[in-house]
Amino acid sequence: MAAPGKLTRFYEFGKKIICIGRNYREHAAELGNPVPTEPLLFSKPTTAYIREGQNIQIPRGCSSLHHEVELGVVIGKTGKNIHPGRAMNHVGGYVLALDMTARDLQAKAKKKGHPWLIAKGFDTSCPVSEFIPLKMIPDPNSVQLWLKVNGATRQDGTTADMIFGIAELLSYISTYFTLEEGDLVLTGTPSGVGEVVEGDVITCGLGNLAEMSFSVENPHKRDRIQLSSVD
Ligand SMILES: O=C([O-])CC(=O)C(=O)O
Ligand SMILES: [Mg+2]
Repeated sequence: MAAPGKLTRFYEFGKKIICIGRNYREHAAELGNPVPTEPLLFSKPTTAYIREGQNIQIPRGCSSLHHEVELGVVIGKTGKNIHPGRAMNHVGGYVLALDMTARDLQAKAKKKGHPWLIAKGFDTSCPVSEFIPLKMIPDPNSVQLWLKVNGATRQDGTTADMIFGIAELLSYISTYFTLEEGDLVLTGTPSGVGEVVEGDVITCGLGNLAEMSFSVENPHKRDRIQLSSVD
């Protein structure tokens, strides 16, 4: 097992993805959701990961795909029941991440009290940047997160506005799920989430430390044409 801080430039992704919802007051408010009193957790399958060069694919049945830019924390040391005071020792580095969300499918699931798995975990729903070593982000609780769609700013926030900080989140998560080396924790999105459509280009960044771009495509267009030709 790599000691925390020993992870280097290159990092092999592929471990589990735990996500935090509603960790910024303004984002909870913009979707009409209550501010949580304890962290709200959900997960994405590992097949959700994509890297630059691959496209975000609108999932079947989704007509409102939303962008959410987030700071991703990469676990560098396995732990269970991690004390908040020691939680930062388990951080191996960071990534810039997108928590792509089929907002209409999520709304339907919420109404029925069903899980968000499809809305949050479809293939390509977790674009990630290159690995960002620990030393590049001395204070992860105070970094700028920004996102543009076709060059126009949509999100511009700071991790200083997180309701639950990174140490508290890792401690909370690890009481239920062993955090393993290589796992990724998405820490929630600031306000400004919104829709993207086929052909849009999302560019986002972590201050000027990291930047990445992804195009949006609709692989189900042909299905729609075939369906409508049957009508
Ligand atoms: O708005 C949501 O779907 C919850 C979430 O993922 C976030 O707050 O980052
Ligand atoms: Mg999110």
